[in-house]
Amino acid sequence: METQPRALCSQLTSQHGLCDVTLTGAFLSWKEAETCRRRAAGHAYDPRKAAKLIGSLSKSLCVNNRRMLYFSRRPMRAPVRDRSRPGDRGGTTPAQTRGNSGVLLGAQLNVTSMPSQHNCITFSALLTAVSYVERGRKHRWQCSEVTFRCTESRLCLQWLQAIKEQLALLTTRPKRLLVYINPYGGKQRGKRIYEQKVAPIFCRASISTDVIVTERANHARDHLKTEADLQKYDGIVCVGGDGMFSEVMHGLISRTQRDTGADQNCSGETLVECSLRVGIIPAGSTDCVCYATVGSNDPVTSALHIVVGDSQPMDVCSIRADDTFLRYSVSLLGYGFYGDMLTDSERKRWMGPARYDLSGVKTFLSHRYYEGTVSFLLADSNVGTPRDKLQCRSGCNICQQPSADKRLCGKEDHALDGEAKGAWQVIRGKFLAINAACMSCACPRSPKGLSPSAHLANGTVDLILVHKCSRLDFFRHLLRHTNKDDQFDHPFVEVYRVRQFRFTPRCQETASELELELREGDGVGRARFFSQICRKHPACGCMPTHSCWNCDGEILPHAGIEVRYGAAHRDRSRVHCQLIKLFARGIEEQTVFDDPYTLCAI
Ligand SMILES: Nc1ncnc2c1ncn2[C@@H]1O[C@H](COP(=O)(O)OP(=O)(O)OP(=O)(O)O)[C@@H](O)[C@H]1O
Repeated sequence: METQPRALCSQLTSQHGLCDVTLTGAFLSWKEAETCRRRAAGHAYDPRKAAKLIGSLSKSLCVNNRRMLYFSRRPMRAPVRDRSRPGDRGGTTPAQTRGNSGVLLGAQLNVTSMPSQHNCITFSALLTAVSYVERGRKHRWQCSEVTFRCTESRLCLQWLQAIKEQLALLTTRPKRLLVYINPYGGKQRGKRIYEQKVAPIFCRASISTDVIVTERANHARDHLKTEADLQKYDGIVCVGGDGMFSEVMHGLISRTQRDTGADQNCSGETLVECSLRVGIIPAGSTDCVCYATVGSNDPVTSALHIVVGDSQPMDVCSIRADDTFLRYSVSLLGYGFYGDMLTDSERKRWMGPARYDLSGVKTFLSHRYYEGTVSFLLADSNVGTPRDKLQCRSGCNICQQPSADKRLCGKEDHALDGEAKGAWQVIRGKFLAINAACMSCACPRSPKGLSPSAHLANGTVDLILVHKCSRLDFFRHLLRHTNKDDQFDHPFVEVYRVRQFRFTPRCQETASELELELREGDGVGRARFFSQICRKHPACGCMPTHSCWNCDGEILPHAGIEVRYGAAHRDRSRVHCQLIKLFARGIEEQTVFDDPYTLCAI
């Protein structure tokens, strides 16, 4: 890392005494002043002096002093990477090697006063309150404050000015945000969460906001698509769950395409990357996108990731049916189990997040399976496999490969060639669930997610096929999402990392496909053909012929779909891998949190 020059360095008094305080970019570090430390160390290291001073009590004092020395020498906070700027992967400065440090949010001047003898007010001290970001446990961040006292007004103002100037230089930090709040998401606490936990942080960081509380479903999407003056903002924030994020994402992508003259409905169109980043303040029922990109569903943590200007690119896939554009997806596409569960849970929205438990049990007991054909195009081996132990973490090498776009372009050619040569793999069968995870889909209920090794931004999706099996086996599979066992390690589960896939439910297979199956097969094929006719007959009352798709928590009432990830557009130059960016940095490695000395600073 390029070492930044110190912007300001001086001695100030904190509640712990005199400190050497250094400002380097947006990084403030402070430690006990050298003179104080030497004095403390001198006492501790010279027992004879101590003995002289307190005579017969010297022995016990030495013990105490040694303890004092230990505390005074111990680094209170860690040398950690300053990652306040995306792309700058951090480093340490000598000033940070002992003492406290933190990425700044802002500073303000307070003046304390006390009445003099003549009953008039005199200034006793000038206080600079500095807000900074600290790491907490379990990927949480928190906002802390330290106050420095200074009786010299000139020095105090110098500090304030320097902090202001350094923060102004950070171009990646947002200054103006457009905020959408869904007051009905999750436990209907969106508005309160924003006002009590998020707005004060934005205020401390001098971020101005325009807030819109949505009045109906799709309000945010429509406003973004048509009315919002996006030039005014450095980012969009949505307060709500995955459904709310999906609304904002659709609005933003559609608007970006419209403004740049691209037609998202045309299958051969180049999609233009969105320039504005999106921040998610979790206030929904599952908050999977937030959890899988930040590592927690804590509103304060998300707000701080927005303030420090983090940036995490994300792939977006487009879903089409009969060559008509339907929706975008960034997290889960689930047919069968997850589709049925969502359909049922939507009828119980009044129950709040508990609806997922009830619908989950009901759907599990119904044990429905669906017949159809899945065809897919496998991804290159250099983007890993769904069974890798390596997980997508902050600064992930696979997502960051500089040639990713080129590789995807090349892959696209390959995909088209593959299509021409019939290199698609085809699996016909009866499925309890077909899940496509564009990211891990981790959430508090399933901390490792549907596909623990899925990547956020490498242009691929993990396709998980759960074939028909007994209820007990399916239960075992579901249970493994909540513990450390491998959920893919069952004979009835297949998993592939793919670039594109299609699903055709049995009832939509063309006459020629069914005929082919009849000709290929024997008695079994014949039986399937007749059972198909039987299922189409409404009076029969058998199991339904098709489910629907759960697309990022929204119902997609289509069964047969084609899903294209990243580079999968027909025009060979059209790659829309990493189409949107979030105010996030991916989940940070656990080691950062395990080290007690790196625990506190960002
Ligand atoms: N004012 C509103 N009134 C009714 N519905 C709204 C309003 N604003 C947004 N919505 C819709 O509410 C739906 C659900 O919202 P949201 O995703 O925030 O909560 P959730 O469904 O409880 O959480 P999750 O999606 O994480 O499970 C979204 O599809 C969104 O379109």
